[in-house]
Formats: sequence, C-alpha cells, structure tokens
Amino acid sequence: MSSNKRVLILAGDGIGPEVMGQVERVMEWLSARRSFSFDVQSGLVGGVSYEAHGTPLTDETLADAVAADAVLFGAVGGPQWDSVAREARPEMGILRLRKEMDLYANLRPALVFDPLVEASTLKDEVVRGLDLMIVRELTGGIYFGEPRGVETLPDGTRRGFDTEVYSAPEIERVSRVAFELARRRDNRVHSVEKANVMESGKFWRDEVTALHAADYTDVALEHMYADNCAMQLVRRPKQFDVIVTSNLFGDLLSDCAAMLTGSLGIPSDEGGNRKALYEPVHGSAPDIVGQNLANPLAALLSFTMMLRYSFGAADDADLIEAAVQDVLAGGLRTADIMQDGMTAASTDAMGDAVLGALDARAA
Ligand SMILES: NC(=O)c1ccc[n+]([C@@H]2O[C@H](COP(=O)([O-])OP(=O)(O)OC[C@H]3O[C@@H](n4cnc5c(N)ncnc54)[C@H](O)[C@@H]3O)[C@@H](O)[C@H]2O)c1
Ligand SMILES: CC(C)[C@H](C(=O)O)[C@@H](O)C(=O)O
Ligand SMILES: [Mg+2]
Repeated sequence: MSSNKRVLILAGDGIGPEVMGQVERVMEWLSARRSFSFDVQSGLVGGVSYEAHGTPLTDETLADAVAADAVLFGAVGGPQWDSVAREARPEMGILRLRKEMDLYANLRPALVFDPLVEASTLKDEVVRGLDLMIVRELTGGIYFGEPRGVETLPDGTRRGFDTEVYSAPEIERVSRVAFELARRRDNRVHSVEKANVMESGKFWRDEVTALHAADYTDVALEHMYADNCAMQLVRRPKQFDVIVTSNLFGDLLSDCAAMLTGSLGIPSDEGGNRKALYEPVHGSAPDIVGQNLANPLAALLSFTMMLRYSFGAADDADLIEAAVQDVLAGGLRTADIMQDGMTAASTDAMGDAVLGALDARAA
C-alpha cells in the first residue's frame, strides 16, 4: 500500500462526531505503526453545515469529497432541523454526496459476531453465523425521481407525491455489483421489488432476469417481493446471501437486517464504487447524543471496509476486526448491545478497549 491516503472525514451531527472520534484514534494507531499515513481533512455536513453556511453541503466540501481517496461519514440530522425546508435539511447533505459522487451501489452487510448472538432479539439458532449482504441502489428510485412535490387540485384538495423511476442502465449496473459480489461469496442473489404491484418493480424484475440470462447463469437468482423479504429476514435470515434492491426498499430492509446483528450500532456500509464513501447504517441518534453512550463499532467497521475496499489493506482491516471480536468476546458492551445484569461501557471505553486489543495483537 502506498503512502498518504487522502481521507475526508465528515462527522456530521448528533453522535456522528462521537463515534468518529474513536475511528480517528484507531487511524492514529495504524499510522504510527504502518508504512502509510492518512492525510486527513475534515469538513462540515448536515445540520452543522446548515448552521455555518445555510446549506447541508457546500460546493467546496463536495469538491473535497470528490478529490479524496475515500470519505468517512458519521451521521446527519436531528429534531432541531425538522422544520427546515426540504432542500436545506441535513439529510440532503448525504443524499447530494451520494448522487454527485455517483455512489450507486451501497453495500450493507449484516454479520452476526458469535459473542453478540445474545444481543439479537431473535433466537440463537436463527441468527448465529449470519452473513448477508444487501446491495442497495443508492442514487435513483423514489429518493430522486421526478416529479415530486405538493400541489393543490382544482377542487382544492392538497396532495403530496414522489415518483419511483428506474432506467435499465441503473438496474443493470447495481445488479452487476450484486452478481459479482455473489460470485465471491455463496453465489446466490435475491432480487427484491414489488413486481406484483408496481410497474417499476416489474421492469426491475425483467431487467435483472435478462442480465442474469446474459452474463450470470452460474449465480443462483431468486426474485422476492419486498414485503415477503422483510418477513423472511426475521423468519429465516440465513436463507440470504446477497440481496439487491431499490433505494427505498434497501433503506427499510437494511434497518431490519441491522437488528439481526443486535443493534444499529453494529453494521457498517460503503458506497461500493471507484469513489467510495463509508458510513455506519445508523443515524445521529438524538436520544443518546452527548452522553458518551453511542456504540462506535459500526463506524469503526465502516473504516475497516474503507481499508479493505479502497486501500487494499486487507491485513489491517482483518487486524481491527479481530480486535473488535476480542473486545466483544471479553464481554464489553455498550448499552445498545448489552443484556440484563451487564454494565454499559461508554463510547470512550469501547474505543480504549479496541486500542488495547490492537496493542495486544501487535505485541
Ligand atoms: N446516514 C445518516 O446520516 C442517517 C441514517 C439514519 C437516520 N439519520 C437521521 O438521524 C436522525 C435520527 O433518526 P432515527 O432516530 O430514525 O435513527 P437513528 O439511527 O439515529 O436511531 C435509531 C435508534 O437506534 C439507536 N442507535 C443508533 N445508532 C446507535 C449507536 N451507534 N449506538 C447506540 N445506539 C444507536 C438510537 O439511540 C435510536 O434509539 C434523523 O434526523 C434521521 O434522518 C441519518
Ligand atoms: C438519512 C437518510 C437520508 C438515509 C436514507 O434514507 O438513505 C438513512 O436512513 C440511511 O439509511 O442512510
Ligand atoms: Mg436508513
């Protein structure tokens, strides 16, 4: 791995800076011991950017993100910005980054670590050993479709509307990512839509079927309706290897899959593309902000995805993941993943423990 990786950190709002602080400690640990270092730059995104500049993402910060080798993102949003106009809402910061960086394939793994089996609300045998990957289309669909708006009809009735729209190339490129990933995993893809109700869902199914027939007949493909998929995820999640789905269904299903692993504080994701952005699946968690309670592991595991996928540093990613496993096996838990009778570790204590486990492994 060559030296000086340019990383832009956008910690954002709420617990974003709290969890990112722990990631930065691990980055420093790595830099001190490896042949490369991170050239870290920080910027504002979301509500903090809105407060400073009147917009959740400035053109300058966007340019910095595009110029960086990878972006580490925390979380955006919070109730204090609920009444802000839609275009200026904190959430528009991450949506614009995804769109402008063309991060069309969002990889959201759900991996159950053995020591955390008990943290899931589901039975041990349902989740133990779970390893699935949701490939969420991230730059299209109803999140970006036109027309959208609120209008008043001639009879005075007001209505709001958004549009689900997918072109063939949009479906094809995200499906290719899913098929290619499956080939490196268990070689199975579930394509998820609502072809029974939606025109765009039927079109999605037809396009995936055609791509499969043309280039990926070696991969097992199944189609599933999104409502059934939500049900199957809690019923028998281990039937899944790779799930490919639209932006909106991927948002819902990845929160559902996150809870199989115990908490939103565990799964991590990346915009799997040339230009990548890595973010934990969770949000700004306004209910626990400022209390040193947030679980930093999702952000930390997003960082390991950055090492693995953007920087080819699989050894370092493995090392950090092993350190996380050590800490969990040792019984340390933040509040979101602890059971009755345990004492909650703080965000800082979890960071300390990971650094301690890294020291022990490096010794
Ligand atoms: N990518 C993002 O930036 C992102 C993602 C989801 C939600 N949001 C935004 O975050 C705000 C709050 O949304 P929400 O409450 O629906 O979702 P959320 O993910 O912020 O929180 C949902 C629940 O999970 C808990 N939780 C989340 N992350 C945790 C962590 N690391 N450690 C421990 N517990 C954790 C929270 O305390 C809360 O009880 C909204 O403004 C929303 O738009 C942002
Ligand atoms: C904050 C919001 C825009 C975002 C989404 O809906 O994509 C979040 O829920 C996520 O899952 O990353
Ligand atoms: Mg979400």
